[in-house]
Amino acid sequence: MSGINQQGLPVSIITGFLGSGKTTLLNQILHNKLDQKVAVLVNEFGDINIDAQLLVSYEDDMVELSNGCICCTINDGLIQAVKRILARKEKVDRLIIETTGVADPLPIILTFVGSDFRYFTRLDAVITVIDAETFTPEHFDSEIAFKQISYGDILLLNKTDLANKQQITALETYITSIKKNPRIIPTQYAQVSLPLILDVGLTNTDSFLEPEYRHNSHHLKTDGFISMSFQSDKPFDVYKFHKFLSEGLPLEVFRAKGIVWFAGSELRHIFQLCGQRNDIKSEPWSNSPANQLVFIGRHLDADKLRQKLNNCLATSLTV
Ligand SMILES: Nc1nc2c(ncn2[C@@H]2O[C@H](COP(=O)(O)OP(=O)(O)OP(=O)(O)O)[C@@H](O)[C@H]2O)c(=O)[nH]1
Repeated sequence: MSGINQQGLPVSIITGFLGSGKTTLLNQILHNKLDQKVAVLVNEFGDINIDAQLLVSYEDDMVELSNGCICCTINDGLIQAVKRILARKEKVDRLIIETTGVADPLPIILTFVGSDFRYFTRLDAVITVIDAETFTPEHFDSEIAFKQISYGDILLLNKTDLANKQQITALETYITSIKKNPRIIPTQYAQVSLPLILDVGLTNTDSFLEPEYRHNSHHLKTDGFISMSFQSDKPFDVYKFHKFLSEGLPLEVFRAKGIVWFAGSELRHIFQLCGQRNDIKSEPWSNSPANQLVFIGRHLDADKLRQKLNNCLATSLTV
């Protein structure tokens, strides 16, 4: 267990609902991490790990977890991954975990404070990212979204560029009504000074040793959200794909993201959809071109969606 300081490896958990800006925050941290060796665990709800491919430093100092939710079905995967990090010969300065958007952070917190990991790690803070434009007191009718705020030591009120002043004030009032003395930081693109969120020692780990938390460690709900993934080694026809988007995706699609290959283009396209907003950015490929997309929502008709995407595939590589 070399490379672990006396107080244990600092661990930060980034949580927050689907599309709120967790990966954006992780990228901000990795960009500004100076000379630190940061181990990262990225967990995704869908079958394909898109987020890990969008991180600024997708290198060997990063461990990736995918497929399912670390707060439940693959918690064993989380334990094994943390053990691997602790056993590394080279120095690791900190561990950052990005949860899926539908993860209850409690079982992940308990993994660190309620097991032998507490002797080797130090849970520093749970950072909750909130989409200031779309979050309402109904919190998407999701108990998980509510819990993410309840357990957050720091609440990043993100996407303030898309929200007006009244929305932001109403959200702050709401958060204050459910949480005592919340530490709220308004952000755009999750830009925050790192000393405000790292090495802050904000998680009251002892409080999680109370018996009331013992029964919560196997969370299996995803509040009705399901995911559908689409992969193809054939490119899309750009016009067909744009038509597919402009005709409107079913309202059931809450979040979509992916790496998209268009026939005739030498660039990879990063597709992001949060609610009614979608965005496509292009950049060079770092691997062989292919389409990889994930759609997340409630009551998704996966077969219909897959059929529509198949219809977008190009019939010739140079269309
Ligand atoms: N306008 C605006 N867009 C933002 C901001 N922060 C993030 N985004 C965009 O929101 C989309 C989702 O951001 P992500 O960081 O992928 O969100 P996430 O929470 O990791 O998403 P999931 O992992 O799917 O839950 C991306 O297109 C981001 O570029 C912001 O402050 N303002």
